Amino acid sequence: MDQSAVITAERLTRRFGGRPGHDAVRGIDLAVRRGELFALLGTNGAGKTSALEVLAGLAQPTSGTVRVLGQDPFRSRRLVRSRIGIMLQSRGFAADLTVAETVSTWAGTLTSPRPVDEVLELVGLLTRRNVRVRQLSGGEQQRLGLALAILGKPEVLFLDEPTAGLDPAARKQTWALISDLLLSGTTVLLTTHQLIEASALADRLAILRHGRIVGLGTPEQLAATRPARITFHLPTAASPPHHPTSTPLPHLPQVVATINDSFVTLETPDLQSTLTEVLAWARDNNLHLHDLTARPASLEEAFLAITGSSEEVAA
Ligand SMILES: Nc1ncnc2c1ncn2[C@@H]1O[C@H](COP(=O)(O)OP(=O)(O)OP(=O)(O)O)[C@@H](O)[C@H]1O
Repeated sequence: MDQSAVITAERLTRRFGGRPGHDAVRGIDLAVRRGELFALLGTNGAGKTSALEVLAGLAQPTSGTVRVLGQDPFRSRRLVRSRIGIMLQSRGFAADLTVAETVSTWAGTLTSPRPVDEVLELVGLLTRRNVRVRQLSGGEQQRLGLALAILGKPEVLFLDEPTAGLDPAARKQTWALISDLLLSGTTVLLTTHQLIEASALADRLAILRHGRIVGLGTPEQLAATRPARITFHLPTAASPPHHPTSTPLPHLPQVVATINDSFVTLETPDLQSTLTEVLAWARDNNLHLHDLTARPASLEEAFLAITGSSEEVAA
């Protein structure tokens, strides 16, 4: 087990009871380092929430080991509770309390909470402090859940879909708050099915599919598992290889070339060297390549290829 990691899981499984039963988490290994944001990314039903609940110590694993800050977060909950914050999708607030009452009630259970109005300001709910919880919108309840999670200034924060249901401005505000918490040294494990969120926030991420990790790395490392792409319009003086007339495309090893009318797409594992070859070919043949583009693969392309699925993906 990685001793420097703040959250670790080894061969973690979670099986829901009943017959025939369901294996929601099927043997996860991961190690989240201090101060990083680690995202569990996956489509609906991939096992993200089931895994997060076990990692945060809210549920017991069926088998395998979890450690948070060196402790078993389920059996030794007392030892880690004051050092972690948890935001779940299902909230269960008392509907008749106001926003401020909800926060101060929760603050009463913590050793050194932030001041109520400070935390409400951080999540953008200060102007709603005297509104009853039942009158809050879904997005506002979501932000109240985040307020409670960060109230005790936790070292480790577990966030289950923290921006689900938020409008774009509230989502940006939440991202900025999470980035500030990271800067102050907080370790964050969050679940998301939004690729844009994973790209924007995650230092590293695990792609989950059917309860297993099928991809692990930085967003850039995962994107780099797919070929980069160069596109351009073939100049009239140029032609596909073996064409009897004019200037053939250069021979490019490991490159998959597709030509549609005059539009060329080159898929390459090495963007820089292929682009260098293409530009040298154009220069040597005095060709002007129209609409030339060159870009690495995106996280979305990698995600779709790795999971083999386009269902429920928000780009
Ligand atoms: N209490 C439960 N009893 C039985 N099966 C469950 C239970 N909770 C979750 N599951 C099943 O476990 C699988 C994983 O669910 P989970 O909620 O962890 O997925 P998720 O990746 O978080 O999905 P979403 O993005 O929709 O929240 C699903 O097939 C789900 O139906």
